[in-house]
Amino acid sequence: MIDRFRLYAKGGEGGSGCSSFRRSRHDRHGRPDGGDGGRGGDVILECSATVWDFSNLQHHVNAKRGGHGTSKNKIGTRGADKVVRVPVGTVVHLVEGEVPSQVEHRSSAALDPWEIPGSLDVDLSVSHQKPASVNPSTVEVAETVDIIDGSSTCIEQTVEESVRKRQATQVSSSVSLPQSSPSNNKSRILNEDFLSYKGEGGSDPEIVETDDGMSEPELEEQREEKEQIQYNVAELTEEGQRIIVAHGGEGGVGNISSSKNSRDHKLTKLGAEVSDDDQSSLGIGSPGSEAILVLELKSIADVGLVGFPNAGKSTLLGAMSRAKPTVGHYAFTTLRPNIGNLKYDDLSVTVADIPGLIKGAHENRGLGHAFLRHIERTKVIAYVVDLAAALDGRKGIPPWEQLKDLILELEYYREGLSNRPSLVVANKIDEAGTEEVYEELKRRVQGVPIFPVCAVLEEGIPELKAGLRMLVNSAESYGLSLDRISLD
Ligand SMILES: Nc1nc2c(ncn2[C@@H]2O[C@H](COP(=O)(O)OP(=O)(O)OP(=O)(O)O)[C@@H](O)[C@H]2O)c(=O)[nH]1
Repeated sequence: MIDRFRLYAKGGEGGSGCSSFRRSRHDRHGRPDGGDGGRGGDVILECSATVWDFSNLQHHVNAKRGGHGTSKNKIGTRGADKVVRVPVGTVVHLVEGEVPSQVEHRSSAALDPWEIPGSLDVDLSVSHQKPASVNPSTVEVAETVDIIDGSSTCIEQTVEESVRKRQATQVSSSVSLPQSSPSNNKSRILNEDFLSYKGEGGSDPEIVETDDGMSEPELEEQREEKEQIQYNVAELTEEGQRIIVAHGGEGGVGNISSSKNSRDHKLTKLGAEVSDDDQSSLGIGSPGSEAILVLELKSIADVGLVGFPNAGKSTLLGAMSRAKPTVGHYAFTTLRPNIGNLKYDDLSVTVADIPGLIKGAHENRGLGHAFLRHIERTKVIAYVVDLAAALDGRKGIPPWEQLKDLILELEYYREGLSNRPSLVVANKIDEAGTEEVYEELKRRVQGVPIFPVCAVLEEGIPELKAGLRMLVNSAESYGLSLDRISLD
């Protein structure tokens, strides 16, 4: 599971404007008829419930450049947007570039063709309308789409026709399939020099193997410590939500538009050539914006089930909700968080069963940080302990020590992480000898409610659900702290 990802995004360059003259028998000098270049595509992040993590993303994403303007007043096509689908709960941190902006959702009926980027109004200072949503059923993990509100659009129309008729634009579809990135588990770093990558048409840059034995996530973290990152600039929490992370450049101005300027108009009317300088400044499309982002995935759940592997968290989630998580008698059966819904008469509470924590997780052991990040976004912590872990010569540790270690891991990772409403679930009460362990647990751990349950037989579940509801509603607040746990 990849839950942290570095993304380099580059908007498409604007197409060049055209310089051309239409001559006739009656007009030897000719009239300017070169169309404007099309606007470059945007790089868009789209929130999708069908995407689980960042493993299908490419590190470098380029939107397409706009088409060049041509003679007979034809405007260049708008560059295709690059839509990158990310999971629900993606948080965006900005390393370099502009803060992302929201894509406006508008129906095609409400869309005025005159507002289409790169169309007739060549006022470059005006910010153009953003495209609305694509039909999600037609796209995969990443795609290129020419979009105008749900359909793909290439606009190629003559200026004069448009002025006369003001009719709908000619639309043509082009949705291309995603390119999945190859997975590479080797220790490696991606070439940091984004500049050297510019203009290489979206192919991944040179991959440099490291010989210092560090894993890629470790290198990422080390690099991020040196950078000045703007944290949490955007959050994608709802299916279909879209943000633009890199904007396409504006198309260059063709000489039909530039001739509207009185100075140029006079010059062109007289048949004089526009100077080379003017031509280049008017004709060339502007480059798209660039951004370097760190995407981070955090679960969004009311309650997080926190416990060592095999404590019975997945079984418990299945007993409380309709979720069907994988259950196994070996550690790390759960490799990604399962989310379950607890239904009450007037309320619904989401519960995340988060991959098993082990000692040393704060140093990234086991599932380490991947696990700890998910905890950050839960309101309530339910510590799940195995009452039978140390019984009958088993190698586990007693539940009060499990609790101490769990709190320490959370606190080592981020101070204050365990400071939130909590309760303890004492699981496996059905096993012989656990009654005594439960009594001792109550004696040793103070200040939090403890619920004895048997997850496999679904015993004690209604009481636990009532307890969770109380905490989520903030009617009562209990917290588990080290000083309330008595150890030998
Ligand atoms: N006797 C008994 N066994 C249980 C109970 N709850 C779970 N188990 C067993 O404990 C083992 C681990 O259960 P899981 O639900 O996969 O544990 P987990 O905490 O989700 O484990 P990870 O996925 O590794 O984090 C399985 O063999 C379950 O059948 C219980 O109430 N009583």
